[in-house]
Amino acid sequence: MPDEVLTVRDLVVSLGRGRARREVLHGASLTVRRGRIVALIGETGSGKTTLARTVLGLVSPDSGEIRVDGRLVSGLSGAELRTFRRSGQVQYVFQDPLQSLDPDLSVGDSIAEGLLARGEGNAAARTDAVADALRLVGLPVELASRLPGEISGGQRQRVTIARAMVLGPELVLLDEPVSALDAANRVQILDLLQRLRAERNVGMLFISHDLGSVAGISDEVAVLYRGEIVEVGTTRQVLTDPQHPYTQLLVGSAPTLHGEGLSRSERERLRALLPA
Ligand SMILES: Nc1ncnc2c1ncn2[C@@H]1O[C@H](COP(=O)(O)OP(=O)(O)OP(=O)(O)O)[C@@H](O)[C@H]1O
Repeated sequence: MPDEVLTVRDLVVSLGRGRARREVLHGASLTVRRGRIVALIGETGSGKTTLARTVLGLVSPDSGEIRVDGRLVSGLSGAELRTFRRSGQVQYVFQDPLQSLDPDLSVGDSIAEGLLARGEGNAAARTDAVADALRLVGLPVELASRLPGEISGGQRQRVTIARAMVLGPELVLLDEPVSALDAANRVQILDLLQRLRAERNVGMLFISHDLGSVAGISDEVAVLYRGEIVEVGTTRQVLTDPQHPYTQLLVGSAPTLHGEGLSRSERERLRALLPA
């Protein structure tokens, strides 16, 4: 088993049609190792979600390579792509659980959906797997019969994590998973993710705007700026000694991490170093 569960190399992706089509990722590269959490940070529109969607095979890259567990997946299409997606090797957790949970499907059925699609086990085995998944994320098994609208926002996010984990993924892509939660739930979900990666040896790509969450959970940080990864390092390195002017601006503007944050003149100096 390779140590690298996700390798993205020189990824170029364009979105839109006709004259509106434009390049969003200009050669992005990053690596997630087994059992490690890599935070992907960057301003709005920098291409974070596009990178995650391309890893899932929802978007075809113009060029570059994506490998999951050493296997080249960026060229897959048709039946091969469907088999890869159904395998559950890579899972996606959204910011808003209501986006990904069918409001008319019970929590238990939502969690079992992927198992059913994979043709796994009989009904009793799936019920057991659902109960295990609920326990894994710290929810009572009785919640299986409820609808998503009948549980709290924090519980719903746990359900989407249970739904991802039940398939035994090697890589989980988390797109702003705690941004919609209050502070107490945010801390609990971050703790849960930490525990899962340790217990299950899952690699995670944690997309976030919030440097507080990033500091609390990730081992490494990759900084995406206008479609390019401009800095990669351990979380400590990137947050305490950022090298790229954009990262310096981002970290310096977070007062909780750096006392009062950057002065206005320092911010202007860094902005002037960034490409127009
Ligand atoms: N279907 C599309 N067609 C054309 N352009 C698109 C499409 N989807 C996204 N884009 C553009 O691609 C760029 C990257 O978008 P993306 O959603 O990946 O950014 P992001 O870093 O995830 O942003 P946010 O933090 O706001 O979620 C943005 O400029 C966006 O407007």
